This record gives sequence, C-alpha cells and structure tokens, in this order.
Amino acid sequence: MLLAIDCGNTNTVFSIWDGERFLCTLRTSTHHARTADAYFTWFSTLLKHYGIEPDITDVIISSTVPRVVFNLRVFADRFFGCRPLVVGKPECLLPFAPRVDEGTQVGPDRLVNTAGAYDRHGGDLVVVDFGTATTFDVVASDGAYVGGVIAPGVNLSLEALHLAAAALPHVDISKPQKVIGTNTVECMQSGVFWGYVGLVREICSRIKGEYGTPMKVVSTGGLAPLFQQTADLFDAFEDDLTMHGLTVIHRYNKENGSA
Ligand SMILES: Nc1ncnc2c1ncn2[C@@H]1O[C@H](COP(=O)(O)OP(=O)(O)O)[C@@H](O)[C@H]1O
Ligand SMILES: CC(C)(COP(=O)(O)O)[C@@H](O)C(=O)NCCC(=O)O
Ligand SMILES: [K+]
Repeated sequence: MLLAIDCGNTNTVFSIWDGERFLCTLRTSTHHARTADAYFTWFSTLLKHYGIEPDITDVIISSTVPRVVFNLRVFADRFFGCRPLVVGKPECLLPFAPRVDEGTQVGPDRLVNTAGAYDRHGGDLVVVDFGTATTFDVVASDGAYVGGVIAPGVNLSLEALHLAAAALPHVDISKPQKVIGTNTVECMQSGVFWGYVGLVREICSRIKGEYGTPMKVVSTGGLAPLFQQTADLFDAFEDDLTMHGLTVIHRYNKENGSA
C-alpha cells in the first residue's frame, strides 16, 4: 500500500491508498522540527483508533516546506523500510515536464494538483487550491503545468488584518449574510469573503482570456466549498485532488521504473 503525504505550509496530510481507494486521511500541523519518531507515534495511534492495519510498502511526499522532508524521509525508511519518492526531486519523474521560466522551482503541490486534475479532467484547466496561499495552476491540453497565479490565502488575509491593526480581532472566515457589515467581525468577513469571490472570478476570467481556448475550473482545498456555494466560480470541486495527484505520480514512477 501507498502512504501519500501532502505537506503544506499550514497542514500536513497523510492518506493511505490501497490501490483502489483511500483507507483513511490523517491531518496534523506542519512543523519542521517534528521527528520521525514523533510522526510514527501520532500515525500509529490514529491507525489503532480507526482499527486500520495497513501494509505500507511505498511512500510519496509532496512538500511546500523543504525542511520537513528530512524527517519524513527518516520516517519512511525507519518504519516502512522504503525510500520515499519526493515530488520535485530529480529521481521523481513527472508525467509532463512543466513549461516555465528556466530556473523556476514550481511548488510541488502545484505539480501534483496538475497531475491529479489532468488525470480526471484532461487538459485546458485552471486548478484553484485554497491553501495557506491560494494558487491558480494552468494545465495545458497535454497535461503540462504552464504557469499560474499565487495570491494570499483566505486565512492569511484575515490574519494579516488582525496582526497589523491593533483594534482588529482574530476572525474565522465565514460567509457574511450581508455585504455591509454592522460590526467589526462582519466588516472583516465581508472584506475578505466578497473580496475573494471577486479575486477568483477576475483571475479566472483573465486566465481564460489570455489562454484563448475554453477551460474548465477545478477547485480544491478546505475553503473551496464555502466559495462554491455562493457563486458559480468552479466547474468542479474535489477535496482529494492533491492526494489523487500523488497516486497518479506514484503510479507513473512505478510504470517507468523509478519507484
Ligand atoms: N474546512 C475548513 N474550514 C475552515 N478552514 C479551513 C478548512 N480547511 C482548511 N482550513 C484553513 O485553511 C488554511 C489552509 O489550510 P490547508 O489547505 O491545510 O493549507 P496548506 O495546504 O497550505 O497547509 C488554514 O488556515 C486552515 O486552517
Ligand atoms: C505557492 C505555495 C506557497 C503554496 O503553498 P501552500 O499554500 O500549499 O502551502 C507553494 O506552491 C510554493 O512554495 N511554491 C513555490 C513557487 C511557485 O510555485 O512558483
Ligand atoms: K496548496
């Protein structure tokens, strides 16, 4: 079985793939100092709680935080006796090479989203991922990542208001009932929520205009449903898109002798 690890700047997600479906998905905060032993203690405790006894033979990692990879490599080696595939490293093959400026390091999460979305939808896509940052990834007709957009994340924007202005509290995102807020929290939620609806709509529209061929917009990430229910921003929402992309890249490496 495959253990797929998606490490973002805020959260790290572990999913176990038995070849047909995900047996479970476990989430912890991303912390570079967490040791291999600490990962295993957390991981095995939760598996026991859910009554799952997987036979993990392979590990694949995508990490937007380079420093966590060392301890995750030790974790894979010590507890599963395997050398993990790390997306973005030369030994990890990609189904389609990205077409970007020379020397650009595309975030591995974006390469993985590209592979997952192409596998499910074919090309000519925009993938919108609501993570720490909100990323827009353009997937060409042949499945290659050909660029995109990086915008501040929804929670990051709310947190920035709180950190920079003494009188603004910490606020969680939610859809405000009205645009005109009548208290501080509503005003902040309105600014970020409706601001984001506009940001997503405008960026997708400009991407489509520049790209020139009709495109499908696929969203992923915990906050995507919140925006989907409000306005018709996306053609599809898939909360497991990144994990699916990891299984696609893993299979590609198996088939091509690199895993
Ligand atoms: N279902 C959800 N509801 C509310 N906030 C969420 C949800 N899922 C994720 N978040 C928040 O969205 C932000 C991005 O989370 P995540 O998608 O895990 O980011 P990353 O992949 O960059 O680590 C974080 O602030 C997280 O707490
Ligand atoms: C844009 C990102 C910070 C998004 O990361 P996340 O929100 O998933 O933590 C990450 O993809 C990244 O570090 N990218 C490197 C630069 C690039 O993709 O062009
Ligand atoms: K992301």
